[in-house]
Amino acid sequence: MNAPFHHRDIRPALPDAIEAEQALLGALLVNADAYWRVAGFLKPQHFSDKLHGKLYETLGTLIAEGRAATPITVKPYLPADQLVGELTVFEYVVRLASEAVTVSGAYDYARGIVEMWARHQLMGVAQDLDALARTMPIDMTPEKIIASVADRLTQIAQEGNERAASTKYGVVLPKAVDKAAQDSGNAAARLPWFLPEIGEALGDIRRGNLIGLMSDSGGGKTSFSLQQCRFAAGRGFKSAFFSIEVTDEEAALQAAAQASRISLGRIDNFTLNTKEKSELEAEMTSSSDLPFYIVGFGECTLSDIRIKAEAMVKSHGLDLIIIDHAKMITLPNPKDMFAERINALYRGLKALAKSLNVAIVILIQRNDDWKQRWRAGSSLRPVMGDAYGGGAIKQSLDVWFSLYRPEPLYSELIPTMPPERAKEGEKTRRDVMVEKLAQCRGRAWVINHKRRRGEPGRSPEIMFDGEFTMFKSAGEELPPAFEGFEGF
Ligand SMILES: Nc1ncnc2c1ncn2[C@@H]1O[C@H](COP(=O)(O)OP(=O)(O)OP(=O)(O)O)[C@@H](O)[C@H]1O
Repeated sequence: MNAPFHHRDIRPALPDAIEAEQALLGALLVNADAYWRVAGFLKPQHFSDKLHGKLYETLGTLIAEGRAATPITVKPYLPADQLVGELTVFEYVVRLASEAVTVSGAYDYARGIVEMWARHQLMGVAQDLDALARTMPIDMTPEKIIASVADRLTQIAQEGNERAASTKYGVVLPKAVDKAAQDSGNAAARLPWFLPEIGEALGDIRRGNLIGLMSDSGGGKTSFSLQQCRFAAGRGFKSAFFSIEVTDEEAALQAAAQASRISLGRIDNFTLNTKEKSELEAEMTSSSDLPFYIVGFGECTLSDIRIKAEAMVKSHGLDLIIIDHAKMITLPNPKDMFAERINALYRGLKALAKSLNVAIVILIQRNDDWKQRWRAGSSLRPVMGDAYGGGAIKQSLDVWFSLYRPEPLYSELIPTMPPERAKEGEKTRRDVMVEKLAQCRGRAWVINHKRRRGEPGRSPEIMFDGEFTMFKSAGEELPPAFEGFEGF
């Protein structure tokens, strides 16, 4: 006689991608660059093993901060009392690193992990669908079940899909329209620039964006940034100026000079008349509750910046951070080539802006290559290759513009020009330069190198007032001999 039939769960064990997870983590521990191949689509929740997901998240944070990601650096963040088989978690991580076979397979391992995650999700949907179809609740209809399952299937298909173009247009469009409508009605979604000309050329400042602002040394980056922070804070946006170059007190005095239109030189020497003193006092009163923070750093790393920014976001929230300036940040990964270290810095800043949902403006010093170009007959105008770190930084920047003030450049060049005898009826090169210097006094241009949305190439003119070290809209104060931007 046959044995009585027992109802048993005869389903095979679920497939998993544990080996791919181990191999990927090993690859990241050996070569941090592998992270950037996968970070765009692989998320910690895709790992079937929770510990693996946590390890991936921790390694990702270290790498995004430009720190080394090795078993030693990751150890302080591992659970000390957990075991994996007979190994401590630390011993397990050491083994993952030592058994890493190849780093070139990181992308394929990551795709395998996401695929396995998607299969598990599909099984979950299938079970739910089966249950719903069998015992359909009274408020459900088959159409409603189909619609809800279709939504979940679309989500699974989109998750982990790194190519935006493969999201179905018809699916993404309603969401995009909704979001745009919400954002347009929500004044808090975007931050304005302090001058309308800048907004027209660059668009508003968006959270999660990394914006590069380049100028020559002394070109006005610090002045511009303080004005922007003070302006945004005045409209309720929480703004922070991370100053690595000037002290917090110097920055505060400069911002006060701009806001109350008092000569910065007179504030510095404290030779203020009664009216100026009372204006300064008024600024002290009106600024006491402004959400404008000045953070003075000594030499610092990307990691210092991340820690400070995260703490500020947690304690009172932040909308805008301006960092003065890129060259002052110690580059990550000392063993790598300069170009890679620069890339790691800008990528880390971009990751920080995105993860904190804060707009970050990084100030970038322009190198002196323009001098050679000028000797060869070119204009003094900045180009992307003049950036500290070169034009390749463009990849990590959402918006990139230069503040171009030719005045100090002409002032620097004129005394270096060799004497020349003018031909009959012609001006010497020096005479031409002196004329141009006179014409560009107090003038500045915002040169748009990159704008993710919109046309690059617009270069509105603004003014720089050296007395208060502040920028303002170009009004009627143009000199009569104005010849247009191309002349400079
Ligand atoms: N305390 C000050 N007193 C007088 N003028 C100042 C003061 N600080 C800055 N300036 C002037 O304002 C102009 C713009 O300086 P700012 O510091 O904003 O430029 P920057 O681009 O940040 O320069 P750097 O890259 O060297 O820091 C310069 O001509 C500078 O000489």
